[in-house]
Amino acid sequence: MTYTTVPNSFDCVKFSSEPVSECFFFPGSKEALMNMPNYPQPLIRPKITSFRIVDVAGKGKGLFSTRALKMGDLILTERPLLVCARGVALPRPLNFSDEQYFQYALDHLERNYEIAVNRMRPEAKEAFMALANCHTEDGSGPLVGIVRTNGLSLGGLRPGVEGDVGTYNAVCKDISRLNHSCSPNTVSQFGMASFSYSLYAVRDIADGEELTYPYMDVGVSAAKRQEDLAPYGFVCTCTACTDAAASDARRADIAAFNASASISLIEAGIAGADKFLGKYRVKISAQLKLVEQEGLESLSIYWVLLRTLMDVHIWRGEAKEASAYAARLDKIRWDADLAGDYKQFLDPKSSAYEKHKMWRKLYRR
Ligand SMILES: C[S@@+](CC[C@H](N)C(=O)[O-])C[C@H]1O[C@@H](n2cnc3c(N)ncnc32)[C@H](O)[C@@H]1O
Repeated sequence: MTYTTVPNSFDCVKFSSEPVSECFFFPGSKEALMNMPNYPQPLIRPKITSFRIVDVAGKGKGLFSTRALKMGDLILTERPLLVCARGVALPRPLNFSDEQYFQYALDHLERNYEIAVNRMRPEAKEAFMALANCHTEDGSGPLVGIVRTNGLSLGGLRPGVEGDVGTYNAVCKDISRLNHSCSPNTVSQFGMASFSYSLYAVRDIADGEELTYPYMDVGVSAAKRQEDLAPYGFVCTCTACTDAAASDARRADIAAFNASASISLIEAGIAGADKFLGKYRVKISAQLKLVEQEGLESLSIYWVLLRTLMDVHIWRGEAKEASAYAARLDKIRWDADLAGDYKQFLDPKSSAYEKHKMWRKLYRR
């Protein structure tokens, strides 16, 4: 295992005034990072501060917007204070019970985290130690408790290791202050090159509204969500949880449609008939309304529905309607896999429409 600072001292010559992350890495992660294309990049902060941290009744602290935000707005960028291995494989001492072994592993992790935390700059250490800890009664040491309460799952730093989606926990000064909602209005994206998170609004947010974040998959039932939230030591009281029966039915509908609402299905529809597509468009529009009603714009199904609707309108030769969906797709900046070049379709008079291989294709049948 390695302790390292990111960006390292060589990079810091370039970005000397920037915050750094202390890391407790598996072998190979540091090298993987150094070899990433474009690494290192500076941390680019938004020009305007759009949030403040305040006390929230029953939730500890939380983030609130200080101005009206639009879907896709960048709220903040942040390099984590700490990025650390979630767990380390340890040989089990003979005669240790499961409980003893678990405690032994937690203690071992605590000692490793201590080394990483002691490497932090004083202001970073102070911010880290001030974070919430809901693991004070389960054998976790104080640092493990802070990491387990505040860590965002981070993968992609162990090339060749199968299932590397959440090998690391990343603890942030501000993002880790976000409270959970099952209808979150923000999501974050991690950029390896700048080694930082960017937090985006996934829908319009009013001035003074609480900024919320999904701690786990929010597309599932209320019961499953409460189960997944148990380690955080609170019971969620968001609208989707308090009106669980109605919300569960809508989320189940969204999840079921997710499996079939693919662009390839639409393409299959084209071979069928205009009529099929017409009906399908109505169904997709209804699904989009459900997603918005449930506040699930953070899920990739939102993109699928918008993209499908844009395509259907292009295929029908309806540039004005297509451009309205292109404008919304253009704002989905929080998922690098989904972001695309929708700018060319923003103007309904753009020549990109006529150049599109499916433009008015339906009407030529
Ligand atoms: C990552 S921290 C969030 C920031 C935290 N509220 C603070 O004071 O720093 C996670 C902890 O915040 C609290 N929390 C987060 N979301 C909550 C919610 N929706 N309702 C009540 N408490 C919540 C829980 O105590 C949880 O363990």
